[in-house]
Amino acid sequence: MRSLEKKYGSAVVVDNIDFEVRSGEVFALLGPNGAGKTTTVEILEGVRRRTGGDVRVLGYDPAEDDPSWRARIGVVPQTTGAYLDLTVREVVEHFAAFYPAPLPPDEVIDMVGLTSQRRKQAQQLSGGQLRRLDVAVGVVGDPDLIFLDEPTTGLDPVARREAWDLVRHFADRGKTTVLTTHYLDEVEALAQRAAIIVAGKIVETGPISELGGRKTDRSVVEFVASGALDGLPLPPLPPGSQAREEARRVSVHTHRPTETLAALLPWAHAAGVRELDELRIHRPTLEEVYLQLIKDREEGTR
Ligand SMILES: Nc1ncnc2c1ncn2[C@@H]1O[C@H](COP(=O)(O)OP(=O)(O)OP(=O)(O)O)[C@@H](O)[C@H]1O
Repeated sequence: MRSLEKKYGSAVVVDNIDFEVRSGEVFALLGPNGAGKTTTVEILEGVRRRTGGDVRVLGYDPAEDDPSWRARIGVVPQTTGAYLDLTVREVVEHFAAFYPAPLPPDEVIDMVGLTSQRRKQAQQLSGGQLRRLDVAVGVVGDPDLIFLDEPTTGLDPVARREAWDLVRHFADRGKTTVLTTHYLDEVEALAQRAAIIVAGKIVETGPISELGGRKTDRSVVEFVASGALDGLPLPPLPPGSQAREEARRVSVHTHRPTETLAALLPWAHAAGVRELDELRIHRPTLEEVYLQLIKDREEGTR
């Protein structure tokens, strides 16, 4: 998409967005509530009309709503549930019938873990089971491109992992996934790249491992200087490292965590200490960089 814009009246909710999703990748869309993620995704799905910019999805303009194009995309929206009096199997069969080459409904029901509920009416399912049914409906057409809008909200931890396996299953088959979620562990586990949207604007796009400067950020090597190490001056550390000590807890901020350890271990051994107490090597998590990016944005520093 190039310069994508969506206005409601005079309110600009998607403001000049550019990004590209590559074929075969899991691409995550992140951002606070009301940032414009669902609006963006619904424009890509052909559900909403843009007010500006240019978009191509699988080579088509979604605003043209070509039926053969529509058969190649699958959608799991944030809320569904228009089919509560049908059974699980009926719902999946019903949606399968819309597609030229659907997956076998029983296979899809099995994939989402609803086999033992397949004769139950949708209204008798738990919230998490209904969410699985939403996923079944989204994938039954065997789409090339799947949009998942918060697919694991309300799922228990086991069901979340199963949903992740399902996303991986589709990725392994060469399909492309656009995933909107508030769970950063989910992004880290599934996605290769992400865009972060705040107040309708892109704050950052890139590989998950590089967002917010994660690639170049310093790691922290931490341990407790106990026993013979208490009060012992630290050995020479790699250039650029900075060590701090507070109540015997030593933290070394460094770009070279492995070399730092290589310096610390013989130093500890020479003092007769074989194990560093509470040793931890910490790299900034996606959650930490995300929270920092949002905070910087709110403070206007980025
Ligand atoms: N039909 C509409 N008319 C007017 N404003 C709307 C309409 N739909 C959405 N908005 C506004 O557009 C903005 C973006 O909404 P959107 O649903 O895209 O956010 P989101 O990033 O998906 O949020 P969430 O994480 O809460 O799902 C919000 O401020 C919302 O109030």
